Amino acid sequence: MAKSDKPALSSRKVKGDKLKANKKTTAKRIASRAVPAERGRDAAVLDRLWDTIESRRNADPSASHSARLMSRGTAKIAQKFGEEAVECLIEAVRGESKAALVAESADVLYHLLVLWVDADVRPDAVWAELTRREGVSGIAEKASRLRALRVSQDVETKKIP
Ligand SMILES: N=c1c2ncn([C@@H]3O[C@H](COP(=O)(O)OP(=O)(O)OP(=O)(O)O)[C@@H](O)[C@H]3O)c2ncn1[C@@H]1O[C@H](COP(=O)(O)O)[C@@H](O)[C@H]1O
Repeated sequence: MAKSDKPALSSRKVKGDKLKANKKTTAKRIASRAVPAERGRDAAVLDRLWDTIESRRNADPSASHSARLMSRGTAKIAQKFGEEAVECLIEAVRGESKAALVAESADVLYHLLVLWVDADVRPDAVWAELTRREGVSGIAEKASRLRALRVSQDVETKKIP
């Protein structure tokens, strides 16, 4: 850079200060988005539970409930998940006991994880999908799907002779 092209010292200092300020703001933004330690621990329970269930794939069905479920096949696993989901929704509609709803919710999650292990779905894939959806309103997402459907139907209509 020719001497004359160099920004004046004061201008470079301002730019440097701005950069520092931006870095600070970015760091603050990232820190504010970071998962609090408490929440991180709770979410990690699901990762650990998936690993445990996965480790039971070929275990003795008389010693492991997960092994027993998986030995009975995908249809049975799906059926158990459905039953637990219904029990959970019954507790929610009844609305009498938060503790009962919490217990039923844990049953649903356990059975959902058995279903994932059986289907070779890793929790990371689901977490990534949830992360991808973060900040996208369900209303806006549905509206964009409907718009896309209408466009594709128009295209098909034009193709009809
Ligand atoms: N979170 C759970 C969990 N939640 C529910 N359950 C079991 O799920 C079963 C549901 O009972 P049901 O009578 O509805 O089902 P069922 O016995 O299959 O009855 P049928 O429909 O076959 O007649 C109970 O036996 C519960 O104990 C669980 N079993 C295991 N886990 C976790 O999985 C880990 C591994 O468990 P094992 O695979 O048993 O070693 C454990 O350390 C836990 O962390």
